[in-house]
Amino acid sequence: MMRTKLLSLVPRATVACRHMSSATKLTTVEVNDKTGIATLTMNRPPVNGLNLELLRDLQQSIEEIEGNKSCGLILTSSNPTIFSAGLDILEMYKPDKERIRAFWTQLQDVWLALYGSSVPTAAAINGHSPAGGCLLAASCEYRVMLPKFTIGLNETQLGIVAPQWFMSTYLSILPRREAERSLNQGRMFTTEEALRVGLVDEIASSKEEALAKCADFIATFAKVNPLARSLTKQQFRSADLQQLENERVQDLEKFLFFINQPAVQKGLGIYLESLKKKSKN
Ligand SMILES: CCCC/C=C\CC(=O)SCCNC(=O)CCNC(=O)[C@H](O)C(C)(C)COP(=O)(O)OP(=O)(O)OC[C@H]1O[C@@H](n2cnc3c(N)ncnc32)[C@H](O)[C@@H]1OP(=O)(O)O
Repeated sequence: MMRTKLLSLVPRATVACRHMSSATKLTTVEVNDKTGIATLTMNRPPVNGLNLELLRDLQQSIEEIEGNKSCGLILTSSNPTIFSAGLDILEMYKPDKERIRAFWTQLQDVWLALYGSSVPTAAAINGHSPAGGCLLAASCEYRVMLPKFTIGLNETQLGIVAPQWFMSTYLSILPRREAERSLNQGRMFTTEEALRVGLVDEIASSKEEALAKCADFIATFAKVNPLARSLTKQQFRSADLQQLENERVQDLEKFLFFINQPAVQKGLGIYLESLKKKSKN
């Protein structure tokens, strides 16, 4: 069942900034008490590859933000050139049987928490954002991206297929024709192209500017009744969320069947090798 999350109108404290979560995690949450906005930063070197642990920390941080009366969430990265390289391919290549189940289930949980978040969400995309990285950004309500980076759901380029909920997320932003074509092509958009098609909302020239633009977006809700806003967002997103909630087990089994196909494993191995070769040059 979809959860109805109530927002509180409790006034903010006066401290400028509070670190809400520990630096030993792969994410940090920093709440600006002046604005009430929480910045959730991914910090898993070298490329913010989404492995089981980063996904767990993301989920915990989103829950923390939901629970601490923040009035918005900005997702960003501590890496100056990479927002997130998407799913950690090492989780899917020659996978451990138990771990890969936990990994995919955790990815589902993160998406349900972020796409379904009751607070306004924005992504300050301060670096490349392929595949799973694009999914995270696209799950937010607003995106601001820095120039000279790329973003997109490139799964077909790796010989893998984005599940239905990745597609629904794309469709919540892009016109159907654009979503279908770019998913089929596995297209990576430059920042400027992403702005043109509407995959991102604004371009900023620095991370600070991107964060400020995200905060401005969240501030547009300052005078909107929080419960009405949150329930409206939920209604917009409920069909997509409900579909995954209803089909989680089948979605997991489908993923496991697909990822364990010898041809898919071979393709992932070749792709990993090409990434490693590239990083050595
Ligand atoms: C049915 C399944 C559905 C699955 C749905 C979603 C799928 C995904 O999300 S799959 C992941 C797709 N991601 C990509 O295709 C991105 C691949 N990476 C890159 O394009 C570049 O690394 C990137 C542009 C992000 C950054 O470039 P650089 O700054 O030049 O870094 P390097 O390329 O040198 O990489 C450093 C280091 O990281 C390793 N790496 C990069 N990406 C990944 C990844 N996604 N998973 C695991 N490892 C990754 C890369 O191999 C290098 O490793 P070393 O050689 O050991 O240093």
